[in-house]
Amino acid sequence: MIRSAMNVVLEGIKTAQLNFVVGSHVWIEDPELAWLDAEIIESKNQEITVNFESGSKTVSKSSNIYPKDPEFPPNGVEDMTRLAYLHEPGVLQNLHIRYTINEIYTYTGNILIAVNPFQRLPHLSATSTMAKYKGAAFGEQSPHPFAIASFAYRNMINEEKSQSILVSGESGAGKTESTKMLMHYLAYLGGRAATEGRSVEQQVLESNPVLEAFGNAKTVRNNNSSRFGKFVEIQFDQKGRISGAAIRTYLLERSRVCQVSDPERNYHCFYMLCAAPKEVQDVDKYKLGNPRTFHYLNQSNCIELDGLDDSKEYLATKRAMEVVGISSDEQDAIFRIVAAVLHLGNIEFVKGSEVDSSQPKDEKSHFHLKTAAGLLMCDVKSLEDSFCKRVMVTRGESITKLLDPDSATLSRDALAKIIYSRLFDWIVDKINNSIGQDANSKKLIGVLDIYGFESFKTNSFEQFCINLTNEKLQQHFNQHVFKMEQEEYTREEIDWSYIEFVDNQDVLDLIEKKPGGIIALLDEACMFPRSTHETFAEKLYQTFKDNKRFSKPKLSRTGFTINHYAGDVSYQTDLFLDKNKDYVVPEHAALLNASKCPFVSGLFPPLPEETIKSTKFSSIAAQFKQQLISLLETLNATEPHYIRCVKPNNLLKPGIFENNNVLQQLRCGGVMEAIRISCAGYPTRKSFSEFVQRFSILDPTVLKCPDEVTGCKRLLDKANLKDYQIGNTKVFLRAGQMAELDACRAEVMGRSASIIQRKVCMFLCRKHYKLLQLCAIELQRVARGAN
Ligand SMILES: Nc1ncnc2c1ncn2[C@@H]1O[C@H](COP(=O)(O)OP(=O)(O)OP(=O)(O)O)[C@@H](O)[C@H]1O
Repeated sequence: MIRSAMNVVLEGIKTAQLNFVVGSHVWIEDPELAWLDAEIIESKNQEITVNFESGSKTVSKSSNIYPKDPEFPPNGVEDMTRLAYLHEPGVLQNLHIRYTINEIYTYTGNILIAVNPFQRLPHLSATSTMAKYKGAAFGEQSPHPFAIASFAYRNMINEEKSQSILVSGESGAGKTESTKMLMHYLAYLGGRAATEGRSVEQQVLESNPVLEAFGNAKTVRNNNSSRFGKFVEIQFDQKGRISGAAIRTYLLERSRVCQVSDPERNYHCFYMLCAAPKEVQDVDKYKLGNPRTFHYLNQSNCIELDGLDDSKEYLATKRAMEVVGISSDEQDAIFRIVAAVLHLGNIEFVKGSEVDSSQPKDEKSHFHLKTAAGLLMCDVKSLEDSFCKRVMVTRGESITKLLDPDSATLSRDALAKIIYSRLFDWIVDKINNSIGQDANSKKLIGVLDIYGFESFKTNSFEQFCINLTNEKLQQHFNQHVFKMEQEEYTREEIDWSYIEFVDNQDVLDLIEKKPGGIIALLDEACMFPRSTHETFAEKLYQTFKDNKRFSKPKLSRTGFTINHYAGDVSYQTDLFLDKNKDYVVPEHAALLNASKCPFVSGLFPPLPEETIKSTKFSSIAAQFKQQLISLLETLNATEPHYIRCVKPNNLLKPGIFENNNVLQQLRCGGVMEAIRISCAGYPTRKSFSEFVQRFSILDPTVLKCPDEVTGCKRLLDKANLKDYQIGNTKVFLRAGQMAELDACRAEVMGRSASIIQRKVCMFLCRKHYKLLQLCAIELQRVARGAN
């Protein structure tokens, strides 16, 4: 377990606040429950004797004890920066208490912490709840993802700057659910009245079920786990209406298509299709049936999911596909390919008549081979050959090599995986094309829902890439919350006591430095035909023997451990080289390119001549690194907002809050450090000129001040504010002070508005009166018979 730098920081707070009086309550560290409440019964020379509720006693050093707030509000506080005693046990107690009363959202400054309720709480997503947050200032309503979305939307409109909302947390913590809420709310704020059936926002919303059908699966951690990362850019026009959107996806887990371990499932779409209702006749059309008869599904015993009706989901997915612009012909092709993948998985191979050759095992395998070829509309013999033979071109000569049954099976799986991943990419592209981008849009809100940090018993290449993503995002978070704050304070020369934080640049260097980082060494290994995972591991050990973030696990010959920001993770290198090679077997590409189905051949466009000849492989890790660079560039051009999702237990059940588990997630996500900084710092700032411009209404004479600093100070005094800071170019305010100033401004503006109204009213009445008077005089004149 890592101890964050927060603990060092907390020491300061603790000593300042400690008051170990006999009879008072404190928190004592406990290996099982993280922190336990105890009463002090004796305090002598830094040795404190305490009594637990259970009746047992213990003696502890004062440095291991935290004071407990005797006036802790019974329902906790909405913003942790308002905790009287800011320390880990206090934070944990607050989240726990709120969780028990179904208050799952809590702020720490501007960061929203969302604890997964594992049960539907309808009031949290109702339309009436959405209405409450519309136009409400941040902090006015209870913590909620809608408040974050509303804040981001308002910032976008007022500051004319793009925004992003980064949703993070471990698998099953609730990222996708929170993301969906954000998207619903943004559609509510920026949507048009529903006129036609396929508005941009509706398409954006309906893209969720489509992507989930093809990219989500049940895992041990989450029954509906997204096996890809997602960044949704929602574009807005000048009026703040949604005008376009783009979805970027990251690294779909391909291996799941062929390999599922108990009790997980393959991608939802396979089960949905097998359960398609009789009336649509797809099961017969695609020669499907019981999912247990398919190898790609029956490696796990888990076929059905509690509370999920695959048959209904099938129809719902098709409806959503319709909304996002996937035509019924395209839907047919998509499900035909999904069925073909299942049939491919059932082709087994046995030794053929020649040495080291292979052939389909039996009639059943031939049936599946023929069915798969029929569904993919390609030649059945060529399909068989693409599994059992390989054509090698050496020095201009082509030689046909026969493959043994094991290699043929691997080739079959490779085909299934590449077809599926191309299909997924096609779906994402299609959604993007049909929603359409607004080329004129200058403002967007991006929502990032990406896999959280992973550390399993066995970690492979996928975890390596996922954890690289999290290191990158952690650095972004660090930079934003910590570095930028502190750098700005230094630049502005304002009084600020520095806070230590764990900078992870060294981990990023270890992984992605060019040359010499792990990815560079992996790519190098992939380029040498004789490299194996052993030689790759050996190279890593030599290169990084003195690196503090790298070590060789004691019980492994080819593994390596990285000391990530969230803890140590050991990776097995066995499949690193294979998984890093983005290589489509030329026979597979040629076969599918020749398919009579334009949809299938479109997934495999002909490769340019030079690519076929070139032996240079394409590195998945390098591509992924590039995608991350571009993601980070986009994020850096936006104002970020953070939602940290927390999984309260691993049983995926409501009402259970496991202290240690939660604490670990809070530490990993930098939440503790963020609390400290929000509390201690000056989160609101405005340049002198902006400040004067915004608040000169409070005292217009400041516009005549010789310099802006004097003007700012005068305005701050006028509003009776203390404890602000004047930097070199900006005014720095404590949390909440801006709201006070805005309230004064609103009051003055309100008064001014009523004066203007009064004057205008008076002017209009007078005009009316004058007119009446003239008319009356004229009438009198006529009545008197004058000309
Ligand atoms: N706000 C919520 N209300 C009700 N249930 C929720 C909520 N958030 C999460 N859940 C439950 O927790 C499950 C997991 O949530 P979700 O799929 O959003 O996790 P995730 O963080 O996106 O996981 P992964 O990284 O595996 O995709 C959901 O399927 C749902 O059952």
